[in-house]
Amino acid sequence: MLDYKKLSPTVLFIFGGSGDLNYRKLNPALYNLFLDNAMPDHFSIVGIGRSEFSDADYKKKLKEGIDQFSRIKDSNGAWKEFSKHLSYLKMDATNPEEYKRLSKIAKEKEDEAGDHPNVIFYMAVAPQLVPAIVKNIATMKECQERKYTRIVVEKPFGHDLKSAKDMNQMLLEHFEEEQVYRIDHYLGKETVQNILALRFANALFEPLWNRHYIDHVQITASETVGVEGRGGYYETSGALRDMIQNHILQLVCMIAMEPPVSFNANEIRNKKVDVLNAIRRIAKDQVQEYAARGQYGSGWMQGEKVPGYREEKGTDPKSATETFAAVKFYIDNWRWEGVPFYVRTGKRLHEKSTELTIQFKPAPDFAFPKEATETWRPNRLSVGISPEMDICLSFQAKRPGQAMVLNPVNMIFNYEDTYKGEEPEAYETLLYDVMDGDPTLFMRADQVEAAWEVVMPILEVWGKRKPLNFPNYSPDSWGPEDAEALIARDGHNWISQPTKQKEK
Ligand SMILES: NC(=O)C1=CN([C@@H]2O[C@H](COP(=O)(O)OP(=O)(O)OC[C@H]3O[C@@H](n4cnc5c(N)ncnc54)[C@H](OP(=O)(O)O)[C@@H]3O)[C@@H](O)[C@H]2O)C=CC1
Ligand SMILES: O=C1O[C@H](COP(=O)(O)O)[C@@H](O)[C@H](O)[C@H]1O
Repeated sequence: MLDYKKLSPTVLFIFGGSGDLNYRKLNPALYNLFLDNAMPDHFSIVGIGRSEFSDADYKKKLKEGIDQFSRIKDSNGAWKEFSKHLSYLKMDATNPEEYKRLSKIAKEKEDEAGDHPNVIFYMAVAPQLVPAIVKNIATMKECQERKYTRIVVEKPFGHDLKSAKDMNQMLLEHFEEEQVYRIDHYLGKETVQNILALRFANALFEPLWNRHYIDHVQITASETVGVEGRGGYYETSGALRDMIQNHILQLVCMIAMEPPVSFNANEIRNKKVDVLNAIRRIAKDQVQEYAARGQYGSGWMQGEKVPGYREEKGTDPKSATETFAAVKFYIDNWRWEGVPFYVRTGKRLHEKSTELTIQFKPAPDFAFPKEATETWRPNRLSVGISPEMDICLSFQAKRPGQAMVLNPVNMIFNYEDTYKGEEPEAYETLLYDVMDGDPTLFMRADQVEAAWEVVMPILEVWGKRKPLNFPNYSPDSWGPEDAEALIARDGHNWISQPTKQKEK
């Protein structure tokens, strides 16, 4: 059982209650919180959508989602208890008239929940609907009078810097920044939060955590899946917007930020914004050198024939959308000057793995005979974010025997062995934090905008210069040649799980 404190009564409205995100992630997360005794004593969850559902049918549908996607399956009839708190409201969220009804329901639910319940509106809908919903919610009397109202906004948070600014302005016209929770689900992952503990709860790493000892940093977020029926969304996005602008830049912040003076939400977010502001803006004529893009063609994925991106449902047969992106970033501050951060992400790659690696500078050779050091020299710290959840320190050791022969070995901390698989899913952590009113793991307006500023030059150049060589990588590969060239030019290569295994 995880150690949660008791929360205040809560009424949660999920716009998009009939959608995929609620089915696969939100409802299972809330259910798991319930099983872990972390939900408030009094709570109501109202799913909203245009589809027709009776409450009973809605619960039946969500139960199927639990059976498929929940971390913990139904135990001792807990679903029956949990589902007493669920209901469904059919409404067109773009129609202002409907909000009178919503307001009435909100009032009833609040009265049922008791004194000062938190009232949370979760936007699990397409981003174009968010402004209309937020404006309408803001007209509801309950929201105007109460400081306990919170708005949760899903990604994508804007399409570019301008639209993100517009979205922030719109939200902040109606609500205070403290009431807005912008989700980046990577920040809810245990392994991501643990980067702060690794760096700042141990004195061991800090003296080495800088340009004097670190050669470079790598982040890989590779996926084996294609766009999985999300072609319509993905055509407006691409790998840079979908993964690098948000999740991967947040990982860069976690690795690169200065020690916070406290774990206050704004202090941590300030330190992260400092990193984003210090990332060197890539000049437009250098984009070719600093960034590589790719798109998967058709081919074979672990023995199965798979379509190319341009043949996926909802995509353009001549699409220029990248399904792979790699970028080299520099952070121009005292700690990181001259240390490249290589990041890459893509779909239909050889392996599902999100991992980051701190590659330390090599030790001088002179202490050992030449033949002893001719093996691969790891000298690195890797953090497995998912699905491998581990921290691995790879270093040289002496192979037993008469001769001084060195070989690489690993020291591994593995979550499964240590915590026996108890870790909450990212959405459990994030939903709990929204109910608790803790914004630490959420994106502040300026964070989102600073991250857009970092990627804008690449987006602008890629938007103008259409790639002539797409599709340019096969399924089950590690992406396009250009990505290999990007890192090889600096004398390095990408570190991936298979490379690690070979090196063992
Ligand atoms: N699915 C996922 O894994 C992830 C999704 N997201 C984000 O979450 C959001 C939702 O995604 P997802 O659940 O996949 O999308 P879906 O298309 O599955 O769901 C959209 C939801 O919006 C509702 N909706 C649409 N128009 C209206 C309207 N006018 N009034 C009321 N409800 C409406 C739909 O209801 P109905 O069909 O009943 O009309 C449905 O419940 C998106 O922003 C997406 O980018 C983010 C990360 C992961
Ligand atoms: O936000 C997104 O993330 C997923 C990958 O998340 P992970 O937790 O499985 O690493 C990605 O598939 C999706 O395209 C993107 O929108």
